[in-house]
Amino acid sequence: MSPNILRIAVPTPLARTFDYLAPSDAAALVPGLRVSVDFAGRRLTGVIDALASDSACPPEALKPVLAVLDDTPLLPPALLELARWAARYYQHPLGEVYAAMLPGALRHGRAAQDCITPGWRISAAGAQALAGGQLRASRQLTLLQTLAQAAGALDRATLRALHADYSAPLNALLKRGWVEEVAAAGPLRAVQAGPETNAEQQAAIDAVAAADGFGAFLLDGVTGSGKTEVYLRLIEATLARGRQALVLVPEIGLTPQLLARFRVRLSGRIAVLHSRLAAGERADDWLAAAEGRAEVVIGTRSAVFAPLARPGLIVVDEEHDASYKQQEGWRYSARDLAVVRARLERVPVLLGSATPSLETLANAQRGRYGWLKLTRRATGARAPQMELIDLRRQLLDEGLSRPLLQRVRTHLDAGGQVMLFLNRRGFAPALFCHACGWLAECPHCAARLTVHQRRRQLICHHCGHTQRLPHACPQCGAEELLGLGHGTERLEQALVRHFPDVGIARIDRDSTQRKGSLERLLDAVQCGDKRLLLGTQMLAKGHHFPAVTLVGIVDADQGLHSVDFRAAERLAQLVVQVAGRAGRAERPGSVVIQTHHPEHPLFATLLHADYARLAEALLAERRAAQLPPFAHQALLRAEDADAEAAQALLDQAAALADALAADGAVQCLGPVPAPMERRGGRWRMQLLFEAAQRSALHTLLERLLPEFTALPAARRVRWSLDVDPLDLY
Ligand SMILES: Nc1ncnc2c1ncn2[C@@H]1O[C@H](COP(=O)(O)OP(=O)(O)OP(=O)(O)O)[C@@H](O)[C@H]1O
Ligand SMILES: [Zn+2]
Repeated sequence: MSPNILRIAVPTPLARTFDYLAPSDAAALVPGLRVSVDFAGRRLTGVIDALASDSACPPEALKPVLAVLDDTPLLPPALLELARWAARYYQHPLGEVYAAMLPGALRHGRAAQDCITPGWRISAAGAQALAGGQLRASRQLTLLQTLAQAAGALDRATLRALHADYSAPLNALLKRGWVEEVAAAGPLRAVQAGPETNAEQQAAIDAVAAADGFGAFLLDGVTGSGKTEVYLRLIEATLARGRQALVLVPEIGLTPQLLARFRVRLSGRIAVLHSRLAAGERADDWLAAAEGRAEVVIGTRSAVFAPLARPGLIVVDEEHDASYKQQEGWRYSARDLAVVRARLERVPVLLGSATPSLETLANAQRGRYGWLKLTRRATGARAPQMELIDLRRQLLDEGLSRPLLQRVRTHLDAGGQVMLFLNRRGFAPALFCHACGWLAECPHCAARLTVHQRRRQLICHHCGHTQRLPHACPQCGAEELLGLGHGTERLEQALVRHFPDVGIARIDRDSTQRKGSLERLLDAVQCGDKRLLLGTQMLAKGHHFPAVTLVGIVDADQGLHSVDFRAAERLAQLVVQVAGRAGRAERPGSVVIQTHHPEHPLFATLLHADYARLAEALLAERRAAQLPPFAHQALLRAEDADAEAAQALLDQAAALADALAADGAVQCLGPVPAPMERRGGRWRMQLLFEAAQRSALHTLLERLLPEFTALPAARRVRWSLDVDPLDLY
């Protein structure tokens, strides 16, 4: 009998596929095709997971699929396999995994062809106009010149990377008939050669190039050691073999600077996948990758699912970055899935960082990953000098000590640029009353509200609650409200007072919300208009500011005394990454760290040795405490407006787990209130599973989840499972 039953993965919370009848007129049906189905009265887009000739349902109960949406599968076999692997590993419904892999437009059933957008090239009339000097210096002129230099037509993503504001001038040029639209886009013609590689770089390149099929490598290279150059060489070699390369970068690492660097070096079409792109644009680049029209795919977290017609190499830059972990819905790690995918696709994967995660270091130490080291800065610049400033008994101005201000002055006077770094936005400033001690707290969360001077508002960064900044204390009426701690805005005001004639660029989530604002700020820094930079995590990595000679970490203490066992690792990564921004060119750099705890061993190691030594010490601590990467965790969270309901659900989960894992191979800790106990009006509880052996943990989860999901309470209370949680919040 021919297989006329389709097992369809539908995006629902139910962790199983559903059987439908194949349409009689359908041509070749294969797994990976999208179909439209009627699911409990709703029209949903699902993916064919398998074909079968029998079903547990009686034939008359089966519904036919409403439509088959693709001629060829959007997801190639390797990605289907990855999806099935991931659904098991993360215990997440396969239908939702498939849905997460597809870009928005395709997830909702749009026809693939509708998403292909054309390219643009200069017309004969345009070439004449250019030669005849008919255009004065303008954005139209520069755009036309770019198109004149291109080998073929350029697509939207390329235009965007070269000219942030391309769309108005492009429309004007189209109207004048100087530019024409064509079906397919081609690559840039002018490709620059890179610097000659040094011995360490070459050794790393050779090692990866020698991988026959799958191979995982850690590129452990100090900041400025030329890791990007290694990626570029390996990508060039991949393209030369007619293969495609996939490059993952952190959320904030996908800068115009980075794209421009790739575009001038690589001759292929570069597809850019980023969650901030419009759905249509994203689908276009996604399809270009799937059909092999794009040779290189660069993207953030979800780009790990970009289909590749001819995969050849996967690169994960800044592999330690927290943004690779999806923090809601399906909580996957793109870094970990990149390695799994590379194995399925039989291609090498390269994880690069100056501050590798302890997980990856442990894999390198165990010999699972090849360990490639770049120990020197490629430009020959010296490693920066580090210095601690003891904040105890210091007079502070918005958190700035006098010694730090003096050093800022010295470096500015010497013509350098200075970068000041705040550990975390939202940490401060809180508002409190000097008279009675009242503290502004969120009415919905166990969290302090944050003062936003410019908007004159108090904001909760956990639930988004917003209220006007009060003039007087609501408790005692005194008008002595003070900011506690320091946010980037307060710091900026203090800096304006101290350095009135120096241009200041504040880079944080607020100042870069509008499209193009980050680019403008970075430009102003690059060209020297702004010489004092002030920012949060956004400044910490990826950027290359040659003129920065001093980096100050204003408040390092937050990482020292946290309940989170990863806080020390994060602080160390931050300090090293931030320090890596200093003195990248001819001038030597200095780093000063302000702290109330200069005696803390973490600083001693950082100051006198390096990240490698510190990571070694941290790994030893983790081993002694039996914490990841020497143990494996999964966190079951529940939240509800009714605290009892959340607790009761997790109590039931704990009872089930105890019955299933009676051999003690998995520890079940809790339920306990989450560190942030209340958020958005809901009480949050959590249950932690911990095991020395990953297999024991996964065996338990595989048995537990079906039973847990079937609990009536699990339908009423909001819950989620986080396998390999990054933070226990
Ligand atoms: N072999 C080389 N010879 C000379 N200069 C080089 C070489 N390799 C890289 N560079 C230059 O060194 C600088 C730093 O290189 P790159 O940005 O690749 O380092 P990185 O390790 O990726 O840095 P980070 O991790 O700090 O962002 C760049 O200006 C790059 O052009
Ligand atoms: Zn809140």
